[in-house]
Amino acid sequence: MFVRALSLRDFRSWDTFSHDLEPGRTVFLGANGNGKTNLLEALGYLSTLSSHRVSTEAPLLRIGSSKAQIGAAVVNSGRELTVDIELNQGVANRARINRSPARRPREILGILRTVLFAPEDLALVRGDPSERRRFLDELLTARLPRMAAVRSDYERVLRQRSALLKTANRARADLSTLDVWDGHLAAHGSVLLAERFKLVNDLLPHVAQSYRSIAPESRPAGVRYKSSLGDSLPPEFLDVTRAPALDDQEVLEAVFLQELSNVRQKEIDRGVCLVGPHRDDLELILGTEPAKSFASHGESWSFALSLRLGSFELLRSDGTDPVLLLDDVFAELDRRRRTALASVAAGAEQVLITAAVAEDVPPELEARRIGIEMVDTEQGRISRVVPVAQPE
Ligand SMILES: Nc1ncnc2c1ncn2[C@@H]1O[C@H](COP(=O)(O)OP(=O)(O)OP(=O)(O)O)[C@@H](O)[C@H]1O
Repeated sequence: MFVRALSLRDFRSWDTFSHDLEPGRTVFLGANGNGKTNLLEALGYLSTLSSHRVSTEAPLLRIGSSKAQIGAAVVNSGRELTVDIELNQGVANRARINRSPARRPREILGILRTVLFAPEDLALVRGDPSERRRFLDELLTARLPRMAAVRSDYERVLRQRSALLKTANRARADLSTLDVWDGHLAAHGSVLLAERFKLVNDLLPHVAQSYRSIAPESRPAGVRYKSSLGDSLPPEFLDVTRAPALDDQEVLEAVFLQELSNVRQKEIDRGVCLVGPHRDDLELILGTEPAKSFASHGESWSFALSLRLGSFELLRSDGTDPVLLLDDVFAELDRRRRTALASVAAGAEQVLITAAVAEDVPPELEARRIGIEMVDTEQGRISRVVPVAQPE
């Protein structure tokens, strides 16, 4: 797929941006802090409904604005769809597909699929489990947009059940409703769990292969889903090569319910929900050791890159190239990792790259350029497009 046009209004440093884009490679070129990443962040937002840099939406609205707009025309297998979203301060966001209002913003998920490489990716390896859960869930939703509703239902039940647990150890607390919430949590959570197990199973060969090509001298890389259901899980779920079975969700739901009853008193004592997909992790393994504590800086970068390259290959194997967004990554990589990334990027349907100077982009990714600059105006500092020399 590719983005044929992108338009923004009051998004980050852009008061307006409207530009046609083409398949193949495009580089947004401009000095540091001029607004290049903001363009990729806007596309990332359209494809995941979240930002790779901030967890709240307020910073996405241009300073002084009460709403921001992102719109794109996306071409997938010859068919064009327009998608746009309005981010509002204080009121619900609104999305449209082909100019018709969507009932919920999440209905736009899946229309634009992206894989974004950014300097922040090191946190996938070094950061908290929440980084890796987010990675998994975004990839899952790109492949199966209906999972957005499952995630949202699970999070709603989790919030309500957690609120109940916080009051549960008070004298005379009414715990009769806890069983009902356990049922809801296990029902939604087991759907998410079964899909995450399946995703990790599908992703494993792509990550292992990507890591081999980036760091052939290193130990083999693997990924494994680490569930908070722990020892209660049937042993076959610990086998990373096992093909998912049709009744996985039912099995997981039963185990989930059992585990909730096992930890009930602990949960009441601590006032938090101790088991479920919100406590899980994606284990990254190098050789036989966890990458988080054993990988060197270079190996951690290679692993982070392999997770993204593996995601790209997995989405591609589903039938459509996602749009590759490369945010300032080449300066961070050594020659071998640059070459590995460049060779995948060179064959992708559309690659959008940011760079401060053209020399940062490997020659094999020679690309048309869009110049970006920051100017002082009466409305503050804003980004704008400027003419720039094209490669010969
Ligand atoms: N909500 C906002 N309103 C107005 N300006 C903003 C907002 N958020 C960020 N900015 C401005 O956007 C600029 C940063 O943009 P961006 O991160 O896209 O830069 P960049 O060109 O990618 O830089 P680098 O090359 O250093 O990564 C900064 O000047 C910042 O002040």
